[in-house]
Amino acid sequence: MTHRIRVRHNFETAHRLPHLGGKCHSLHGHSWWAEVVVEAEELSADQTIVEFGPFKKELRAFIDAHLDHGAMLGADDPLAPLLAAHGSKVYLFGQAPYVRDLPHPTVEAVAVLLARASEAILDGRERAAGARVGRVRVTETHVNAAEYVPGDGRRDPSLRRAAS
Ligand SMILES: Nc1nc2c(c(=O)[nH]1)N=C([C@H](O)[C@H](O)COP(=O)(O)OP(=O)(O)OP(=O)(O)O)CN2
Repeated sequence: MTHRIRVRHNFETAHRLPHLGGKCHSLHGHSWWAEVVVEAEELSADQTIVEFGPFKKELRAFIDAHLDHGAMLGADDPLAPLLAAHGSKVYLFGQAPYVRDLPHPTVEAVAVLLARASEAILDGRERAAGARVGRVRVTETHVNAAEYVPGDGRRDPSLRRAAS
């Protein structure tokens, strides 16, 4: 049997995808939604997978600190230093800790980012044995979304506690 909990958060963030061409080349914003599912085969002694409050607080803190009202760009994007020099928050895909291997801020890559950040948050909390991120869904528009189901690579120690 598998138990699951689900938490959501939203963020207002720009991105652009010059490598795809077309209109995604232009810097544009979305009202993103992230939904993180945490699952475990057995509940902990307090009958939870992980307590909602502290888990959500840390997830929201990560999203608000790094993504909300900022821009997600590729590390080689010439707009990145310009925006940063003018006080914009910039999260660099291809460079920031959870996304060094993901050079472009597609909705799929954002789902991986939030799965890895959630996994690190989970690692630092009281939780049921074997509790893990089961799925992350990221919505960038009413009609575009990506889902990521982490595989065995999720426990890569180099990705742990990179949130702070
Ligand atoms: N697989 C992916 N494809 C695209 C992504 C992505 O992240 N992953 N991103 C984009 C653009 O960022 C764009 O914001 C969305 O493009 P698109 O759906 O083509 O544009 P609209 O939202 O305007 O589409 P509607 O016609 O209004 O549905 C492109 N592709």
